[in-house]
Amino acid sequence: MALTLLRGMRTPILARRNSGLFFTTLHPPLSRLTARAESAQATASPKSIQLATKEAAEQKTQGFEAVIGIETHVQLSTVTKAFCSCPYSYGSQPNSTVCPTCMGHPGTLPVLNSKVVECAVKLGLALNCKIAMSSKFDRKQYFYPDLPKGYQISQFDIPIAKEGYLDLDLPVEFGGGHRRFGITRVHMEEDAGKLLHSESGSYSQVDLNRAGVPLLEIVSEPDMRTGIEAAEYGAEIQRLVRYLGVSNGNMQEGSLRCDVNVSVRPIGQSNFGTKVEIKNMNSFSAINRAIDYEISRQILLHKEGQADQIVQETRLWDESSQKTFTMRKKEGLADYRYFPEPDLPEVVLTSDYIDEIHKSMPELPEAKRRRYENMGLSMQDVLFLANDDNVARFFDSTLEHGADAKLAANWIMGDIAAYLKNEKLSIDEIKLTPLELSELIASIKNGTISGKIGKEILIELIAKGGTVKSVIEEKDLVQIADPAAIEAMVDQVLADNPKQLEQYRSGKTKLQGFFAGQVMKASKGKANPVLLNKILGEKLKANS
Ligand SMILES: Nc1ncnc2c1ncn2[C@@H]1O[C@H](COP(=O)(O)OP(=O)(O)OP(=O)(O)O)[C@@H](O)[C@H]1O
Ligand SMILES: [Mg+2]
Ligand SMILES: [Mg+2]
Repeated sequence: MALTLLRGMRTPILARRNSGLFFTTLHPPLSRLTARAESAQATASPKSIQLATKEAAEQKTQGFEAVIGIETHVQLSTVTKAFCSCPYSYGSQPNSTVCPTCMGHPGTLPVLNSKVVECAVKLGLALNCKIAMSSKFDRKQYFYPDLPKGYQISQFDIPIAKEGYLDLDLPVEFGGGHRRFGITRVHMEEDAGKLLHSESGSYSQVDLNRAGVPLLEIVSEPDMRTGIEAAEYGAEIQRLVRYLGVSNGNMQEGSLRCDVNVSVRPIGQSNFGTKVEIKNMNSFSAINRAIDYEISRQILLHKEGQADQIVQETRLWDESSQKTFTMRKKEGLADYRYFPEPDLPEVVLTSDYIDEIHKSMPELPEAKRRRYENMGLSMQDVLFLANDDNVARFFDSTLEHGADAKLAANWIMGDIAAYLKNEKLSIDEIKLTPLELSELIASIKNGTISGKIGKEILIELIAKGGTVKSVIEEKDLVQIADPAAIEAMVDQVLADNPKQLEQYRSGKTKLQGFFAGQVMKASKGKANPVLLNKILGEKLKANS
């Protein structure tokens, strides 16, 4: 079920329709706003905009510097909503998980879900913030059909966490390096519903399932200077919420939404320029591209003497045109008319409560990266392994079973990662266990099997499970390390290939590789390669 608001009607219909969607007329659909903005832009300065896209990279360095701050909304994966007992799951039938409280009916009262506080404290601690022993909720007023109460319950002047920082390592391909970005605050709030706009633009529909779903908003300091830094900041927040288990961090489903604020200033100027807020990016790469576009758009306006056209506004990123467009002028603080939420008491915490949460937290990405780095792994390996907590757990567990760190990393990043990518699986969905990976590594190291056979066994274990030992026995894969057996095979191959032997004798010594290959083939890949090459070398010498 979802609400539908019909175009031309003065007030929204409050009754539910069969479709479940409520109808709205209050605002033109965003798609039409975008279209309108697009045509305005097009007539304003078409050449400039085109130029901005093409020359984004060059423009960036021409005497200007970008300043970027990010507001990240993290949708919490609690069982019930923030202030009522409705469940929420992405993709449910419209308006099927709603109640009078989250639909904002008069006379209903919110009751705070304690899990939301727990998640907020977890994330606040993970972001190195000061946790407020006492914080409160406020009402943030604005009128939009997806906000049934006409205000959002949020936190204004006393957020649950503030003054933290986030550490990350930039990927090697982007120049590498460690970065620390300031975190201004983390506060609790509720999500709004969703508007679905008709193709024709004549009506919009409202789905209130998402209304009242708990969010944490993380506000960063304006510490980033490039699109890459901003995208990596977003990726690190995603990693954190997944490690902590507070959210699935899925950007496509909107569980993680980054609004980026961008301004530019001439290098050397200490004051910030006017910021523009950009929304609607559903991947980290889109964040990077949207910022690059916006930086070049703003620099171009500066260069054309039109800096006054950069106004505090919200712009939407449009993936198809790879541009940003005006969505609305930004509300100022006064427009929100914040005031304390009278229906919710203060959130008062004890230090025991905070300590308990602290103790329950897993090792976080930054600590993991430093630990892996200290094992002597390259930054590329470190970033790969710590990127996904399931992968990191698998790696750690393999090491606990005695495997060498570099060898385990190579297997996980090489053959295992390739298999996962191919089959679109995650590491916790395969049958291979960390114990068996460590056994496999040990079996290669002690010469029971060759590396080549190891790869075959690995695939078998990933797909079907079982143990290294059982696969070796079942398929008779034990490496042939008996010199007499290898010698016999070498003799046979030399006898079977008289022409090549003749060529070898007359100087084509590269043919040693050919003979080695033939022996390996005859042994079904089981001959110990070191021994094989040694014996073959000796035989060839004796034969020439
Ligand atoms: N001049 C600037 N250039 C770029 N970023 C800025 C600038 N000034 C502030 N910022 C960043 O903009 C963001 C502002 O977020 P904040 O939530 O405080 O306000 P808002 O966007 O006005 O509010 P709302 O939550 O209603 O969107 C912060 O991340 C901050 O670091
Ligand atoms: Mg904002
Ligand atoms: Mg904000």
